[in-house]
Amino acid sequence: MTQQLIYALPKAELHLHIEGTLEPELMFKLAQRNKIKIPFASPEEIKKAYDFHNLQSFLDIYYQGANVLQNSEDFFDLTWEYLRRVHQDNVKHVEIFFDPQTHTARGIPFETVITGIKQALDKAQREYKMSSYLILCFLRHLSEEEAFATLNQALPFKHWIKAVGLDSSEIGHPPQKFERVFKQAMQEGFLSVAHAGEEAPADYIWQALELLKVQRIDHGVQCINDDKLIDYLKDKQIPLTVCPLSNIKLKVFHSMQEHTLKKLLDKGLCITINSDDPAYFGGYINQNFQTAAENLHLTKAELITLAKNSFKASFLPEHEKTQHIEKINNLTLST
Ligand SMILES: Nc1ncnc2[nH]cnc12
Ligand SMILES: [Zn+2]
Repeated sequence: MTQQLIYALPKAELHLHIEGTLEPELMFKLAQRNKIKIPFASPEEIKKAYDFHNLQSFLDIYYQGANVLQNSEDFFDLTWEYLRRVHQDNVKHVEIFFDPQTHTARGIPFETVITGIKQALDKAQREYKMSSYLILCFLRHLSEEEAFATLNQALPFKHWIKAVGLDSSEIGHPPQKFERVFKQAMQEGFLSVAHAGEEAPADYIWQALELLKVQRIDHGVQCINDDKLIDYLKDKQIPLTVCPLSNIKLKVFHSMQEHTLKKLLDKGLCITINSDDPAYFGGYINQNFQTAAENLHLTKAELITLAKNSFKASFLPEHEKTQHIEKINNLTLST
């Protein structure tokens, strides 16, 4: 029943790292195609290595996996596999993160990365009528100078990129470190988001809001410890792009029953459900909805709110948001 409702709801995915959709089978295939050595003899062996105890232990494996991505065609295949997969989950709009520094640091040109991804996004628009935006993420463990260099590399492709974001190792790399880069990005016309309060305290969320002036917070679950922040997020309806399976795999919460997303929803925050790095965390968007629904006893009305929030929190123009939300309203009436 719940599964049918989750499938039936049109959804937007707003927190998705394209490099995190690299399934072991594709990693293995690309390693062979590009003659890249990986320390695994089969896709099954790759899967066995996915046992994480925190964000950093995941990132080490995630950056290593990305080494198999070499040509535009590889980025196309990666992106197309993801879009094909979430088309089956009834996803109508995606806002996808990509990490150019993971690739340019290995000598892969920015252009190679973005053209491969963009061709797949265009194909999904044509074949599935799925809309999309790209969000360029700066790696926060690298320097401000390197982030500025990446922003400059992005400028010739500005028309393909909606927003900038901030990801990678959070603790020790506060949003403040990128205040000037985000200011420059804003002047270039980009919107902005940032990972904040995934592992690090609520203060990082305040910094992302006040210094980086972000429109959304990625994760943000640590806000639960700061009542003033909760009131602020509620009053301003600043969305949190929450990723339930990711938070369990990376031990942000011990179990799904302890996840705070329902508490935040009850408090009136604009919460959305997303998959983060589905190839590594054991599920795409509908699986995230399903596991959260089962363990937190989410009602039908709450699942509908979460789907509507995904469009409300998106960067789509207002009239398109309204169209998607109307479709959900009509669907609700007929079920
Ligand atoms: N969950 C996450 N947090 C920070 N950086 C990431 N890069 C990919 N997934 C991430
Ligand atoms: Zn993320």
